[in-house]
Amino acid sequence: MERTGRNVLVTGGAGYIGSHACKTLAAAGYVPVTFDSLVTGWQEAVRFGPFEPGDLSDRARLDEVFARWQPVAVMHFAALSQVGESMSQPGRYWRANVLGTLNLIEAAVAAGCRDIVFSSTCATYGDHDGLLLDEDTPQRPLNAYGASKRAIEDMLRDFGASHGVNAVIFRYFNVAGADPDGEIGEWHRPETHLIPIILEVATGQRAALTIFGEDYATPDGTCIRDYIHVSDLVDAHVLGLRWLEDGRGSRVFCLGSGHGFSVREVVEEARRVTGHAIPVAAAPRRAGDAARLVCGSRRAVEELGWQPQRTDLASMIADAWRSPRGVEEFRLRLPAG
Ligand SMILES: NC(=O)c1ccc[n+]([C@@H]2O[C@H](COP(=O)([O-])OP(=O)(O)OC[C@H]3O[C@@H](n4cnc5c(N)ncnc54)[C@H](O)[C@@H]3O)[C@@H](O)[C@H]2O)c1
Ligand SMILES: O=c1ccn([C@@H]2O[C@H](COP(=O)(O)OP(=O)(O)O[C@H]3O[C@H](CO)[C@H](O)[C@H](O)[C@H]3O)[C@@H](O)[C@H]2O)c(=O)[nH]1
Repeated sequence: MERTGRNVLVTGGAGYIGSHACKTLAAAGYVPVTFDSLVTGWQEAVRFGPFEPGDLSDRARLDEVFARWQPVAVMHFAALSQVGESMSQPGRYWRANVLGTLNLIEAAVAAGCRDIVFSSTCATYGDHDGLLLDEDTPQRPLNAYGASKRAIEDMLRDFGASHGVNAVIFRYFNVAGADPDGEIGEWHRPETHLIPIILEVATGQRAALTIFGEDYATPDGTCIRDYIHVSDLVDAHVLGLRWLEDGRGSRVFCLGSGHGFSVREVVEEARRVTGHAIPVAAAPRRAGDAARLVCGSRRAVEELGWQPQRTDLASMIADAWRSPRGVEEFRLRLPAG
């Protein structure tokens, strides 16, 4: 058993949000133990605590890691999370996300670890005719990714009733930006997320941003999303962890800024922040996209005491612009040795 007491098992700690969470957890006095298969993450991003390579499909490996670190809680970020891909490969999403999480929950319960903070998503909602979304909005996902996350929420509730699992379920809106210190950032290969792609266009790595659909029922015809800074998001996770440590039980919280921006508005803001032209090209809708996803909840502010600091889109884009925007750049910025 190693460094017990405040160990937190962070699945997906080598990914974009998970690596930011590890940095914040370490600063808050926890030992973040990353469990990650590196399917979309990067070992270089595991800098704030130990790394345990492994896949959620491997129950024996999970048991080993729980026995070794005896975590007080799990922060569960590991998942496949691309909306478009989930429509063409639904089996991968159900297997990796739902079966993987079932293994994780059963391993946690067997090890006596019952507190779980879970990354859910506003992609569980689907379209609601422009209404703001909150924790009570019916979940009618339009894509296999959102459906897999909704199923996991149900699974957590069932294990709550049967085995005393306590879950703080965070439904994130669109996570953006990067560590304001510039230590870590967001990079995927291939990249599919809007803001990193726009920044690749700004630096000339891509010729143009392809806009997926300009015929939605929104003011400029492009999809509207609510962007939340990754640093604010991970701050809420530490509050969620403390909520569980205080024995306050299972609860769902939406995490968003309450402001919606269309794809075209994000491009405009990125032009201002970067000073680059950012050409765009029109393309048909991407399967599985909702027209508008905007948060209307203040529950995290009122109940967790969450105080988001970096709520304007410009600072999210600026932080992403300053951060290492690829693993090669990140490697160059690592301290020697
Ligand atoms: N980025 C967003 O805007 C957003 C919005 C809502 C919810 N989320 C959720 O937040 C979480 C983190 O997202 P992200 O953007 O950091 O993604 P990411 O792809 O950067 O990180 C996911 C990490 O999980 C690991 N992983 C995936 N499947 C695994 C498995 N079976 N076993 C072990 N490790 C595995 C990957 O290697 C990667 O390091 C996901 O659960 C995602 O669904 C993200
Ligand atoms: O090249 C691109 C990429 C994206 N978009 C559009 O930009 C918007 C945002 O797309 P992202 O792929 O950046 O984000 P998603 O909204 O599809 O999904 C993200 O946020 C969700 C919550 O809304 C999820 O949970 C998911 O994990 C996370 O990737 C969408 O309308 C999308 O169609 C484009 O027009 N062109």
